[in-house]
Amino acid sequence: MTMVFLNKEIRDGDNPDLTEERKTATFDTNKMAEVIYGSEKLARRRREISQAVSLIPELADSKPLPFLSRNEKILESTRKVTALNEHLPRLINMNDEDEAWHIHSEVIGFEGNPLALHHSLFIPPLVIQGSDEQHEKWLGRAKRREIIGCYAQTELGHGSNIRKLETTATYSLSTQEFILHTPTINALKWWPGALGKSSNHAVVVASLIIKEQNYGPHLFMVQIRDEQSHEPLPGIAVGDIGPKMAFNGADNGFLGFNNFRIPRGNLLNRHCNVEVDGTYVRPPHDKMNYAGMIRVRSRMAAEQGTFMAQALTIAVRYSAVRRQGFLENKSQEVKVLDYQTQQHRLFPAIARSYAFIFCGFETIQKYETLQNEMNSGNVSLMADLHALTSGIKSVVTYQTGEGIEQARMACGGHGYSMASYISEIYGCAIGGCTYEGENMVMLLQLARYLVKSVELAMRGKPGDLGPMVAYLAYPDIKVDLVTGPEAYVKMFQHISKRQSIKATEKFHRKMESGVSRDEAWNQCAVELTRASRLHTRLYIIETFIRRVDSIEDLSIKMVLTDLMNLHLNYELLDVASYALEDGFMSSTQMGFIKNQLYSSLEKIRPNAVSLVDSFQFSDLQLRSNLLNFLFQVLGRRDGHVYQNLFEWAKSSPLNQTEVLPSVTQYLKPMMEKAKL
Ligand SMILES: CCCCCCCC/C=C\CCCCCC(=O)SCCNC(=O)CCNC(=O)[C@H](O)C(C)(C)COP(=O)(O)OP(=O)(O)OC[C@H]1O[C@@H](n2cnc3c(N)ncnc32)[C@H](O)[C@@H]1OP(=O)(O)O
Ligand SMILES: Cc1cc2nc3c(=O)[nH]c(=O)nc-3n(C[C@H](O)[C@H](O)[C@H](O)COP(=O)(O)OP(=O)(O)OC[C@H]3O[C@@H](n4cnc5c(N)ncnc54)[C@H](O)[C@@H]3O)c2cc1C
Repeated sequence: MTMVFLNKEIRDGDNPDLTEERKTATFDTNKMAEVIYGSEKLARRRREISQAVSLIPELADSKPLPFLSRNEKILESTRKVTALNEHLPRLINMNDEDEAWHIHSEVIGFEGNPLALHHSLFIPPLVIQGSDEQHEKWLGRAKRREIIGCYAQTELGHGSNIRKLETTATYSLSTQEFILHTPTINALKWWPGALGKSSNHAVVVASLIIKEQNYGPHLFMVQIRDEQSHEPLPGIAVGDIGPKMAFNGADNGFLGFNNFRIPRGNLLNRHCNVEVDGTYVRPPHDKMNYAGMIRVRSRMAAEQGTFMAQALTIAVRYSAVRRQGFLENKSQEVKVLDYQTQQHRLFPAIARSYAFIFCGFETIQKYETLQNEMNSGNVSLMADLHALTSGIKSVVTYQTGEGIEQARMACGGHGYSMASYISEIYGCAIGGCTYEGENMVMLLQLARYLVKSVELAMRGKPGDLGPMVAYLAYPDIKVDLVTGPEAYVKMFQHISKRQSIKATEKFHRKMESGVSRDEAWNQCAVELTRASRLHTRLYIIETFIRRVDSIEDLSIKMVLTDLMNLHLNYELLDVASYALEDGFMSSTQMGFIKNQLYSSLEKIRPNAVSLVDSFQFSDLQLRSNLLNFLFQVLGRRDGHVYQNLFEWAKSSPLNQTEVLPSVTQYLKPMMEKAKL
């Protein structure tokens, strides 16, 4: 029987320790899900989709994924994604990217699949950079999945420095074609997801050469495999790059061209063009060809927030059923969730998950505004959003990695088992520190923007600063943290401003001492990245406060205020040394922050399980229980961890036979030999 109590679904037969947690929570998890996902409709749609998926047996994993070989993983992920595509039009709104993302994460999990990049990295650049005529030619085919594509930019020798990509696309005046060529091994495309074995088309980024002049990286639509035989076309070398830390259900690949010809019309030319006579038509912004990357980065905060939320759901539920050691009552061991250290490990990460998701919705909206403006020829918002998303991408991926790793350790030994599913989530999430721009490189992009902004403020032109950096010109007025969130923001603004100014001044001093600009930049790079992180963390705090301010439901507002206060104190404590250094923060204030932090942990404790339940991840999504087949088991909603861990171990292929060949072939002879 299921009893609904503030929508917390207390189910008969659930582990009583979890039931107790759900009963003591002070808010309605469905209402919280509405805040997390943006509306009642969006949250409800997620539940409906999860429910519908759970009723379709062919969408379930046919075997436990960690027990599969690489080939089996790719076969399984391809089986599931093609089966899913058959059901999709019935299950989701096909124009809704969030619904598509959600259903893929239910069915595929974190292992990746050969169509993941088709939708997220092949179609979007075609939409953004392709002309109407090019949309006519390829977009329909791509959307109907008549063709499968990927995004091939990174090379063996270059990823971060796009300007130095070596793959060339040389315009031939005589044939009006581009000749794609890979001049060296280093110039092989390397890493693109789904390139290795699955795609038959690729958006290829290559340096455009016209009459021996290099116009920099441009995007080209390239067919790489025959549509019938799926064999590589003549002049193309393509394959898989081998197993990775995660994403092993996907085929990241390499690609080389041997003077491979494509028509002039294959340069994606919505914003730039090469005329028949070789005349180059410039785009409205120098970095227009990078616009697709801003799009992907703008989605990463929400994405990474949900990755961390999944690991935390597993760890918090497990911590509520795991009993070990004693506190006051010596007759019963305590839930490990009652230890302050466990709370300190997990609760600030829950707060960051919420913060990243809220911040993510804002950045996605900002990107949509940019996209609309770009469509009408206005590129003035690009620089701001590039700077913002560069910082956010770097901070959230790093902190998500930290949070997931804490979740793993919080599960003790069982966290280390693949039965927890946390290692798979971790492998996938920390890929984000590297893909879409290596974190340090992207922090330095934001630093360029901050330095310029400080220079404007120094030149007495604070009016020229955009709203995101206006605080760089604010006067320093001491704050009383007791007055609430605004005071925390002001304290953080002071810290961030001071670091940006210090880094800029150091950079200027280096140049004044005769060091070249690039060398001076490098000598200040650590300080510059610190400024970027502080600026970004400030921005995330502000979005959290904005979101909580906008909530009307009192019970939700109260618990989110607790979570926000935890976030404010945790973040400020982490960077307090910057404010102690110049006396802006006193040691009394430091003590206040710590006490507030500990009291926030206590306030959140009764709501911890419901705060993670509110993400409403299904057991399928957490790979915690699939139909009648038992897979990863630690985050199960019903909390029955131990018997399922035992089932999991029994299903290990190693246990399908009592005596393994490793014993008969090697250990037995060794032991026999030792007896002689
Ligand atoms: C639950 C479900 C489970 C499934 C989970 C699946 C999750 C997803 C999985 C996998 C997805 C993986 C996708 C990965 C895809 C990729 O990685 S594609 C490759 C991405 N590559 C990069 O990001 C490369 C990074 N490098 C760059 O972007 C550029 O090289 C650079 C920006 C670092 C430098 O470019 P450069 O041309 O050299 O410019 P600079 O000289 O440094 O700067 C000049 C000015 O240009 C401005 N600028 C740079 N970029 C932009 C831009 N995008 N927009 C606007 N402006 C830009 C820069 O600010 C400078 O301005 P100022 O001169 O005014 O300072
Ligand atoms: C899971 C995954 C999926 C991917 N998918 C795709 C895809 O679909 N398509 C695609 O084209 N690519 C893809 N990539 C490639 C990815 O975009 C690149 O690996 C990434 O941009 C980093 O570039 P790099 O490998 O050249 O790193 P490098 O730049 O070689 O980084 C190595 C080190 O050098 C440092 N460094 C480099 N330049 C600077 C600098 N200017 N200042 C300071 N430090 C610097 C970095 O901080 C880092 O510590 C994927 C990568 C991964 C891991």
